[in-house]
Amino acid sequence: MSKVALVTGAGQGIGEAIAHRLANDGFKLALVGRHVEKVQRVADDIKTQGGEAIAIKADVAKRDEVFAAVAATQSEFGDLNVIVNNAGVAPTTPIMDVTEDDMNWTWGINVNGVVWGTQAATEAFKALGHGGKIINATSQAGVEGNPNLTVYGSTKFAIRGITQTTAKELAQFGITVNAFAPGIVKTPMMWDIAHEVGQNAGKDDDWGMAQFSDGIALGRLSEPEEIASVVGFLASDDSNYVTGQTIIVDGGMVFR
Ligand SMILES: NC(=O)C1=CN([C@@H]2O[C@H](COP(=O)(O)OP(=O)(O)OC[C@H]3O[C@@H](n4cnc5c(N)ncnc54)[C@H](O)[C@@H]3O)[C@@H](O)[C@H]2O)C=CC1
Ligand SMILES: CC(=O)C(C)=O
Repeated sequence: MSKVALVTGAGQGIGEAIAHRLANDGFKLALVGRHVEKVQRVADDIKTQGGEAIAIKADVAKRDEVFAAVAATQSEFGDLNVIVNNAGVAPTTPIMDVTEDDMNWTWGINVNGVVWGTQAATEAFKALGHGGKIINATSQAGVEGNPNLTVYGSTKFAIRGITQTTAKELAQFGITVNAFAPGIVKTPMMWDIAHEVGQNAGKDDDWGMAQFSDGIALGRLSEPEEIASVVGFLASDDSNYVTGQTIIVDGGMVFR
C-alpha cells in the first residue's frame, strides 16, 4: 500500500522538488503552504502525472493550523508515514539591524513550525499505531555561521538541536528524526538573497548568485532536485537505521 507524506512549503523551490520526488517514489502527498494556489498548482501537476496529492492551506507558525493540516491528511488518505518540515524564511540582516520582530517572525516560522510539525505528526503516528519519519530542513548556515545570517542561522542551528533531541525522545515510538542541510540552491528564496547581494554592489541578480559559487568544492550551485533526492532517501526504508542526523547536501561547502 502507498505511504503518505506531508510536505510543508511545497508550493515552490525545494518543497516542490521534494513533492515530485516523493510522488515518483509512490507516496500519496499532502502539500501544505500559506498560499493555497501555489500548493494546488503542484498538487495538480502531480495528479496530471498519475500521482495522488491534495493541497492544504496552513501557516506553519500557527500550531492549530499545523494540527489541522495533519488531521486533514489523515482524513483524506487514512494514514501518515512521513512529515517533511521544509517551510522556512531567510531574512538577511546584519547583527546591529536585527529587531525583535525579525527574531519573532523568523523563529515563529522556522523553529516553532518544526516543533508544531513534530508534535502533530507524532500524535498522528501514535494514534495510527505505527512509527514514522520526521524530516527537518536546516541549512549549511545551521552548521557554520554565515555573516548577516544571525537571525536565520540561529534558527537553523536550533533545528539541528531539535532534530537530535527529538530523535532520542521519539525513538521509543518507532519514529526517526533527521534533517537535511542544503548549501546554495537555485530557488526563489536564494534568488531573493542574490538580488539583495547584487543590488548592494550595484550589480544584477545573476552576479549576486554567482558570488555564492566561490568556496563550493564541486564548483556549482545546487538544483532543488539534488536536495529532494536526499529527502527521498530519508523518507524511504533505506534510512530506517538513521536517526538524529543532519545530512549536509552542499556540494562541499562545510566539512564535518
Ligand atoms: N535555497 C537555499 O539555498 C536553501 C534553502 N534552505 C531551506 O530549505 C527550505 C526550503 O527553501 P527554499 O525552497 O529555498 O525556499 P522558498 O522561499 O523558495 O520556498 C519556501 C516555501 O515555504 C513557504 N512558507 C514560508 N513561510 C511559510 C509558513 N509560515 N507557512 C507555510 N509555508 C510557508 C513559502 O510560501 C514558500 O512556498 C527552507 O527551510 C530553507 O531555509 C536551506 C539551505 C539553503
Ligand atoms: C539560504 C541559506 O540557507 C543559505 C544561504 O545557506
